Amino acid sequence: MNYHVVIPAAGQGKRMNAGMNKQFIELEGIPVIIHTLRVFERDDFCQGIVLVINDQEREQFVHMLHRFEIKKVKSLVSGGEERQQSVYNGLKAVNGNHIVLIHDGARPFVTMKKIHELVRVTKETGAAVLAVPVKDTMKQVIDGQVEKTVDRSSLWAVQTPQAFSMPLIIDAHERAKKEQFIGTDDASLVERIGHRVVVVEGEYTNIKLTTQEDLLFAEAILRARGDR
Ligand SMILES: Nc1ccn([C@@H]2O[C@H](COP(=O)(O)OP(=O)(O)OP(=O)(O)O)[C@@H](O)[C@H]2O)c(=O)n1
Ligand SMILES: C[C@](O)(CO)[C@H](O)COP(=O)(O)O
Repeated sequence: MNYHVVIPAAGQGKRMNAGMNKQFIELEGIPVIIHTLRVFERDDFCQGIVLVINDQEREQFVHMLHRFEIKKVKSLVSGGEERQQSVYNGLKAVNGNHIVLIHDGARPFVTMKKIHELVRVTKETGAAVLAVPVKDTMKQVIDGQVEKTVDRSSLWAVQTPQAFSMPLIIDAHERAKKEQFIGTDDASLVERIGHRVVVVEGEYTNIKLTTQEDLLFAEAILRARGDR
């Protein structure tokens, strides 16, 4: 059940429009990224964390890791223009051939229970993601008009962590890079080279903090949990 985790936290948070990296926004006095890191810091199966950051924020991250006693971060790696590049930079810094998880720094509410479920499945299958069934009706919209209503019975909203065998995800990233393919998640790189990706049902509370409204949901989730 041992694994390593790569946490991309080098984005600009444009949609959050907070005037700073959204990883530093405080929820109940604790920065978003620390909420995220603490889950893995507390998991005995986590053998090490690779954190991918903006170079100009290195000092802030070093200070924060020290202040909140996050000891499992083995390397602070520079991010790239795209999330995919940031993840690849992080993967290259992972030591060991365990299973590797890739988890957005902007998703602070993942639970250890779901992480362990994901790792167990990935040990058997080589690739797995957390996802939840969509709840709204989905329509394809072009130029502001409905093109078609999509059958939602097979639609899932995919989250992170996404988990892979190390050789598989390295191969998938290297082939995507060579073929100049950019996906919005890492599983799409594995799918495109013909490997099955298994879905593990996740939790609706495992939200990605993307826009201001998500901060309202985040405060409510923390209040409901009362234990963070
Ligand atoms: N070049 C990038 C882009 C994103 N990320 C990280 O990938 C995760 C998911 O990306 P997203 O939520 O889109 O973050 P941002 O790219 O910062 O958001 P935006 O698109 O609004 O700028 C975040 O933890 C973000 O920090 C990254 O490490 N490197
Ligand atoms: C990886 C991801 O979180 C899965 O839902 C999502 O694709 C990231 O998208 P973003 O635009 O980089 O936040």
